[in-house]
Amino acid sequence: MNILDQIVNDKRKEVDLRRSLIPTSQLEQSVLFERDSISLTERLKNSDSGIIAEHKRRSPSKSIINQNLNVFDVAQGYESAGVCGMSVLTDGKYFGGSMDDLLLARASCNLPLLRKEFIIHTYQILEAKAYGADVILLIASILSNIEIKRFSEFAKSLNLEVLLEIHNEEELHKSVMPSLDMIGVNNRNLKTFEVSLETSKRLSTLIPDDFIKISESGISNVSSIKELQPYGYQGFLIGENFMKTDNAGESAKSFIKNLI
Ligand SMILES: O=C(O)c1ccccc1NCC(=O)[C@H](O)[C@H](O)COP(=O)(O)O
Repeated sequence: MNILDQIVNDKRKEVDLRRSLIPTSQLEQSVLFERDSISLTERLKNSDSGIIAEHKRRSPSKSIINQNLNVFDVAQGYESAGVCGMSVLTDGKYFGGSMDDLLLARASCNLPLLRKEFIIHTYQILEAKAYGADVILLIASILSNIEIKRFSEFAKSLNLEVLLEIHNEEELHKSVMPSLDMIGVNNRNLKTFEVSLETSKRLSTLIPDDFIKISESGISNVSSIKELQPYGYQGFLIGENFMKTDNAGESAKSFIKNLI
């Protein structure tokens, strides 16, 4: 069993447990359920940098990245750095994240927030809305075409934007549909952890122009972004490169200064 299969197996158990503890009616009563979403696609269209900065404590590929930063400061730092949006990993077992991280990020900034999660059930989309997210991630490799359609349409009905993540042509072809807003190419093979920007370059021409293109993972310098921009990428998801420093916000700020 590869790591992705393991994560999804655990996620199914976790979601069953969460559903048995907190009913959907309770999620729908959250004050955040009524707030207007902030559009990440609009911010990306109007940005010179396109940076989406991630809060990431640890990961299966790198183990511990940084356990010392607090999400409140990181979100404020990213906002004053001028990023377009923030990605918050909410998985606990493999990434050390939580729904509280999302809530704290929401309380501390006005950035569009992406709930970075392995979504396998509509319940997690309701949670995303109730805890202040603006965008959800759907990972094509763990979902069927029917699930992608159902989940993305459900997210749109809650005014959430949808980022679909792909790794290859097959995943792209099974997933393209009007209920998506952004298509992200993950440069990290989630089964082997190999990282290559060539994945973004190779898939760029196959992604229809109706979607904002985002390149995800393994971006650690400005020259990588300069290399990817001519391929039509308007968004760049960066985690470890900022989070491995003592001050993720300052690190994002100097990165963006060098980029624009
Ligand atoms: O990062 C991992 O090791 C990982 C392993 C298995 C599934 C997902 C994983 N990462 C999620 C992400 O997509 C990244 O956190 C995100 O793109 C940022 O990547 P990076 O800039 O390389 O930290």
